[in-house]
Amino acid sequence: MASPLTPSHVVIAYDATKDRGVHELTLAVDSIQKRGDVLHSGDTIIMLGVLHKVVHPMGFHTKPCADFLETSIRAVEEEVTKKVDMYVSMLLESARKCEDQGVSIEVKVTAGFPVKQVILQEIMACNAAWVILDRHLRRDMRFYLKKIPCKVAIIQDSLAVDVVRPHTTDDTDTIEHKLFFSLSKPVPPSNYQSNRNNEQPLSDSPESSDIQKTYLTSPTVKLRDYGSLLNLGSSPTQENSGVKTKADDKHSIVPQKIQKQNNAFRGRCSDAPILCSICGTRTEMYVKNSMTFSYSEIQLATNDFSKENLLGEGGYGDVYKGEFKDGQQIAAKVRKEASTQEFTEFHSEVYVLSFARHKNIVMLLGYCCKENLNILVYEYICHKSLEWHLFDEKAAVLEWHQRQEIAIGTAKGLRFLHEECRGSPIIHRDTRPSNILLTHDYVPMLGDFGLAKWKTASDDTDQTRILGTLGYLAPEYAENGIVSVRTDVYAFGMVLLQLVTGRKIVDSNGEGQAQSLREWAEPIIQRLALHELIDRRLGDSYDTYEVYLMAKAAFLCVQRNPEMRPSMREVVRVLEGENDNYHHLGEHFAPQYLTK
Ligand SMILES: Nc1ncnc2c1ncn2[C@@H]1O[C@H](COP(=O)(O)OP(=O)(O)OP(=O)(O)O)[C@@H](O)[C@H]1O
Repeated sequence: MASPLTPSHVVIAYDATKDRGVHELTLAVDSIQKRGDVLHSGDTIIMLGVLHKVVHPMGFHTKPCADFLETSIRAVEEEVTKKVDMYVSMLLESARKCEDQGVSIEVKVTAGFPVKQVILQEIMACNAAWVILDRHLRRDMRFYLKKIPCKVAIIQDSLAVDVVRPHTTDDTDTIEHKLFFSLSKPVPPSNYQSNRNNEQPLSDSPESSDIQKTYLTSPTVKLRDYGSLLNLGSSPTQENSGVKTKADDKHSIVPQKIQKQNNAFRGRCSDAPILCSICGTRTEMYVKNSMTFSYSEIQLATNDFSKENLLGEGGYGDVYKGEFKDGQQIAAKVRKEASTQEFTEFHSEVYVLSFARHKNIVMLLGYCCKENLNILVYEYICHKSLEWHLFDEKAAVLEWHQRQEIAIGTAKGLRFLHEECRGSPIIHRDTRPSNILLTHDYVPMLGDFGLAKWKTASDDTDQTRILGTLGYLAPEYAENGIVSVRTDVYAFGMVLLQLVTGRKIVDSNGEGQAQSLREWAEPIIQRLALHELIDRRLGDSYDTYEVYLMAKAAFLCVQRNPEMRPSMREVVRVLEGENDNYHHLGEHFAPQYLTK
């Protein structure tokens, strides 16, 4: 391990999947500089971003380790490059300040999973003297302290840097190396001024072409240690010498990996996006010419609608699990006794919905109409509904980061329906936990959108169902039947409240009386008493700032006046902590407003 007085590497490790603001990165560097005990002249800060999810060109999240060699190498490269450039531009000011201290900054983004393994490998690879872990990484602190030999510090929620272990240790385990993809780029300290003075974008300045050249000609793009992955017996020490150019790597490694992967992922063509990395299922990529399925096809897939295949009965009708001959797993929703007029409406509705393809939307694969039957065929989502995960006795407690990802993913699904989809706005009309299905990667998928009106009235007869449904209805909808995208926003706010609190929409208040979640939660949020709000089952395992953001988003969404509710685009930004441009929302959240 390098002595503190010889030039060394100080790694600042981030989860690059989460978006960061400039101030967050620069304040972290400032805090480290101000401490005085971490950085010395000659040191290099490596701003390490770990990308554990990438967005496939089709819009689905994939884990880079599981498939990047086969299907989405371009997606990984693009996203890594984008992140590197983004971090570089965010750190220009910091690099200038650090230059005065003789410290340089390099940005490195590595795509891989699990995050802790990537960080560990990167630290070992550069023989770091320090690792400064971002606050979002603290849940694995025990792992880092056990495995990392260098000094360890953590960035607190306040963005101050606290030292956790001020000394190095030899008492660490050996690690098994994995294959990751990474790209690094130095942050030019002097570019900033000239660029600023010229008021030109970085890419137009002469200095930027140097940076580009460095990136292209130096061995910064690495596919590392692939021997261990492909069982070729390479040792971890080969990592630095095994550097390859981008082009070499693509050509030499991809074919071998493809062979491996094809066995693992069934059913769909090999470049279809992955739906669940644990089940190994893929999703459909294209809207087919024909969306109709024959009755016999569905009959065969569902084992003649057998009891064993029955997933449940919903408002629309019975739902059966099935599998087509090509391996595509489906959920077939069967509606009996539809009228002719309903058939016509049904066709036009299904046509619109068939264009709604997004990673957080359950895909409608097609339909079948036979005599008095309407059957909708959806892709099968493998890991039950959010309702089950929050409230079923057999379900393990959803961790906070899972809840956060579910909230953000669902918000993005709704944003897509409202604003981005062909035929939009599509109003979901029935957003609630039972209509949010999960994969084993905890990717949320909204189902049943636009179809609420197809549900029969008869299923609203039992008490819990009425309460359950009413609990998500915006006042203007329940009272005057006015439906808009803002009624979806209200319902989503209720889902957020449930994610934070783990409570049912109507619960007993302890004195045997029913109490609505909204009535219970609102005054607590007004007092910002987050510890009272949070699901007790989580113990201390949550990020206070993220809970605050989710509570804030929920509070804004469930405003009685629809015009006071944010759009789903704004909700996503609030949840992701990027609401700086939405001061009007921040103002709404001020306690004095809330007590009106
Ligand atoms: N695409 C799907 N993949 C896997 N399971 C599904 C899918 N769609 C529905 N299910 C399951 O089938 C059952 C019935 O679903 P359905 O959506 O019809 O009813 P619900 O959500 O319980 O009520 P409602 O129809 O009123 O929303 C539920 O257990 C649901 O989780």
